Amino acid sequence: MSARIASASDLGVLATLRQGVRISPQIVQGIGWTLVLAVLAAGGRVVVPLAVQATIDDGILAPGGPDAGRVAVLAALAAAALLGAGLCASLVNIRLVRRTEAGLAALRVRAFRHVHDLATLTQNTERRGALVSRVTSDVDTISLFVQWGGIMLLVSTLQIAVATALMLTFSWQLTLVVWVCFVPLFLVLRFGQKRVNARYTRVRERVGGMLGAISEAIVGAETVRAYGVAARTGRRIEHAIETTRVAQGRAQRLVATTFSSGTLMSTLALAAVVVVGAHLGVDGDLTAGQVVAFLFLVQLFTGPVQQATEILNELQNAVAGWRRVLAVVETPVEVAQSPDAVASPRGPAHVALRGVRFAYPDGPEVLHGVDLVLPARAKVAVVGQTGSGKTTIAKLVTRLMDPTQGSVLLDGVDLRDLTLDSLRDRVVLVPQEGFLFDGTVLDNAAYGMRGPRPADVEDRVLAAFAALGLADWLADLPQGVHTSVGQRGESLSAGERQLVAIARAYLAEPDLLVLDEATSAVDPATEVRIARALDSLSAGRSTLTIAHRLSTAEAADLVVVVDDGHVVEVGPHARLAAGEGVYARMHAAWVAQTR
Ligand SMILES: Nc1ncnc2c1ncn2[C@@H]1O[C@H](COP(=O)(O)OP(=O)(O)OP(=O)(O)O)[C@@H](O)[C@H]1O
Repeated sequence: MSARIASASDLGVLATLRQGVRISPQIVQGIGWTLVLAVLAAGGRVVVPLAVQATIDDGILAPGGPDAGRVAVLAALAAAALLGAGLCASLVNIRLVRRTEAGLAALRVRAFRHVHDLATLTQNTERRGALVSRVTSDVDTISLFVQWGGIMLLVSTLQIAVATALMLTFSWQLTLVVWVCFVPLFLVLRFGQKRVNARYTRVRERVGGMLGAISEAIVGAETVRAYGVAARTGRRIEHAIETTRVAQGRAQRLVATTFSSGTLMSTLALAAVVVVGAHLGVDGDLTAGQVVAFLFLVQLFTGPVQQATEILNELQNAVAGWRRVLAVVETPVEVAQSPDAVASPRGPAHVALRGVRFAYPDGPEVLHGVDLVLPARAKVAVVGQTGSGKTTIAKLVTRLMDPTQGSVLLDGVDLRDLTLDSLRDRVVLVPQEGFLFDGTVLDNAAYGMRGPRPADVEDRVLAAFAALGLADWLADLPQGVHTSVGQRGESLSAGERQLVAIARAYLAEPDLLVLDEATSAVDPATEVRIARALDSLSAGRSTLTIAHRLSTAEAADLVVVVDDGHVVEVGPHARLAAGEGVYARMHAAWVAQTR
């Protein structure tokens, strides 16, 4: 049974950050020094108010008249401190960017690998484009926050702490005034978080949906054009783009409201400090220098508090993205290797299905207790009506998924007890449409070879085509084995793609071949080539073919008839065809149609 990829992990904000850092530890590597630099950056800035206070009280308003020398020294000191602070801030920035990029690159790789490890059925619970967005744009939101928001959060928090400490040394009353002015903002931030987060989660979902819709329309462009449904497809994409825009707008509006309340509170705090400060000054509690310095400190305090709302914006966006990436990484790998798995030794493959039942996720049972034996080196053809369960059997035999009940045995051992590597070495599935990657015929055929590419790869690929009786076809290609196949192999015809897929399977040297016979019609010459190549490919191996043509069943050693999730007949073609069962009827109908 497959797991569904959750839309997002349900961790809280802090737990998400913790989990994110656990998965990408590079982000916090060397954070100790970064923190020291951040402290220096924040510390350097607060030197200015102190210098201002000293300049006014001990320089300009010095008891013996203005002291120009002292003013100059203090100004130079402030300038040096500011320079140092700027330097430290940029070092913090560089370190964070470097670490973040390393951490997030590792996260992308990990998420991507995990997508590959997930069972096909699990992957299918999400549209391809949306899955891609989790490895690309969702990770980008994290990067934006950690690089910019991360530094701001570090420097700003320290700045707020240092500014508060210094304000306290000047006047606890004025400090209290400043904090009281900001209490409402803190409350807004505290309680607004959840709502902002919910809106950003929606944004990330919409972005995933939009990318899914766009990539589907691009991949299916030919079908769209062929059926003249460009307008309808266009409307669907416009709708996806529009809902993304609306979601973005809603999130931004909420953040903007919080943001403006920050500006309001800052102005309020400044005004209150002037009024109360003037009052305290008149009473002789504060010197003129202290009041002015205090105003500088208020600026140092309010700057980061205002920025905190922007940081919150980035943070929530990042957390929403992070949750979606984490949801992928945390989706359990269903077809996983058991810790006690053993390697399956090479040799003639003997397969048995014992009481196999299977239901697709959220669907009814489609195989109802299948018992079947595929003898070693036999050519077995599985036939049956469309939807009877043939492909499902093939997917279970290749362990693309596991039975809901019962077991599939290879040489007497349950597939779940075998190492995946040894299973993939021995069992190869040739799907109806072999996927070709953008590259040459050589690249695509060599894809079947396990392990690193050998030095004599070209000779081996050529030998494979020759053994399959395809040397003449290969020689006729414009650049032979170096001919480029184009994206998805679209520079080749469907039949030619099959030839390359057969060569790929040949080079994989499996003990058991599972062939999903192609249904698409090809020209007679290619058809003959494919049939010949398949014969050579299956020679000496156990072969399980999902036969869509009864001619394949005629040539098999054993025919398995599947009907509505049950194996109803098993035997050689001649015996079954001579009987009165399902196969005999199918065969008679086919003969009447084709001969
Ligand atoms: N990914 C899936 N999710 C849900 N149900 C599925 C899925 N794949 C197949 N099924 C259902 O399982 C049943 C068996 O399908 P299967 O593909 O094994 O049939 P088949 O005999 O190979 O058909 P065909 O000859 O058309 O390829 C069908 O009822 C089908 O609707």
